[in-house]
Amino acid sequence: MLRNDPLTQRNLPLTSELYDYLLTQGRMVPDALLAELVERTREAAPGQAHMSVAPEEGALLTFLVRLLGATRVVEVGTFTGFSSLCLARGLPAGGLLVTCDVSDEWTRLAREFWSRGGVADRIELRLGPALDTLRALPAEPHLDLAFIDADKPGYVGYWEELVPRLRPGALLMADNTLFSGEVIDEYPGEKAAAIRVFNEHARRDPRVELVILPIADGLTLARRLPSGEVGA
Ligand SMILES: C[S@@+](CC[C@H](N)C(=O)[O-])C[C@H]1O[C@@H](n2cnc3c(N)ncnc32)[C@H](O)[C@@H]1O
Repeated sequence: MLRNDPLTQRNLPLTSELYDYLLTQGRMVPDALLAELVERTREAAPGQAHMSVAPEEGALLTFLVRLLGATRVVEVGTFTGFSSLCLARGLPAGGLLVTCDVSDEWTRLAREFWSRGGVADRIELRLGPALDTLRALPAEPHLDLAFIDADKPGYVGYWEELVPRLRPGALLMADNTLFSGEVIDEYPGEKAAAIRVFNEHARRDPRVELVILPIADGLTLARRLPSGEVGA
């Protein structure tokens, strides 16, 4: 196994200049609306603004929704709407994103920006504990894509509700799965410990194949396997 092999390991430190280059050349610089949402989030929730997904992650979400031709999408963790705006932008007319959160205050900002972004007609916000929202979804496989980005101890429960609802080939993503590197600490904090439990749960799930990308804070991508197909 090629672990800790200097010839295969690529740990590229992203200086701010290189990060700027990455966003520019990758066409991932937030447009005026997303940039304004970032500013308004900083004003409205100064201590929590870091919770929005990073620009490159938002761009990836839009890209993946389009790549899959997804029309049925679920998000767990709306906050002020950065990721939901990115997901909804990838949807065709008639597509639907169901996004859930417990905060009326934060999602009010999200609703304003969905309207201004012209995607309010394809987003349904469900306020309340995400587990209840997910359990109320149709039980059969119908989702093309799902994105988990909420309370970390809830991840395993969300995964368990979402995997059976994914159609074969659908994508399930989970954010913050490297948790600032704290996942490998000897004594991780509560959230990092919950992510560690989640990562192990996902790794052992034979219903999906998966990768973890070192983008932003770590992003897990899992593809629902058709029955009979075995994951790597
Ligand atoms: C990391 S933020 C989501 C960020 C969002 N994806 C974005 O890019 O702006 C996590 C969100 O999960 C919500 N949340 C926490 N516990 C929840 C629960 N049990 N059910 C639903 N939402 C929850 C919080 O209110 C918060 O808005």
